[in-house]
Amino acid sequence: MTNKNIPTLYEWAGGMPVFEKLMIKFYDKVLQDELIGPVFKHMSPEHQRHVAHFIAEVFGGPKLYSSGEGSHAAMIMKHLGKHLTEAHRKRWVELLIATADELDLPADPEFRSAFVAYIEWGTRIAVINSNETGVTMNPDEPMPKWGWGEPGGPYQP
Ligand code: HEM
Repeated sequence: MTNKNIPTLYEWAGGMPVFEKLMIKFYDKVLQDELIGPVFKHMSPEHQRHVAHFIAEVFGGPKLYSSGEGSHAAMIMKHLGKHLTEAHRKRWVELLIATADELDLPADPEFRSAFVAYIEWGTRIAVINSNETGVTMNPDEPMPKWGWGEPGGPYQP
């Protein structure tokens, strides 16, 4: 915890098993989807785990992605030239939120506000980068960090 009184988004969500389950179930849906399934048909067998570790790290979890699996720059590179559209992005977001609901991720306003804000931000960046063929990026660019945003902390009844 960065602040003793305020859990990270990672902790509030329930830790790594929650992120891993979320991504396994999410990509099951993605692969069956007629619009975005084909985009992922060549994805690596580690894809789900890597995306889980990436998002968990952004949300304040352990540095599993950046310490062995990739980096922020490597993640950006994976999207280059994929020519994603707004329709792809919207479906990706819709399926991820549906999966979060099915798996009972925290549904409080504060958590979902932060979660959706990150997903909107990250997916819009993915679409922009996917329509580039090369980006000049510092290979040591730090991983993004996401916090609670304007609500400032978890829901308190
Ligand atoms: C918050 C948003 C996103 C994050 C954090 C994210 C994260 C990642 C990461 C970490 C990888 C590399 C996986 C690995 O190392 O195996 C990756 C690859 C990829 N992502 Fe994303 N992504 C996002 C949005 C999207 C969207 C909206 C799409 C398309 C609708 C997309 C399509 C892809 C594809 C096609 C790959 C390459 C898969 C492969 O061939 O192995 N991503 N993404």
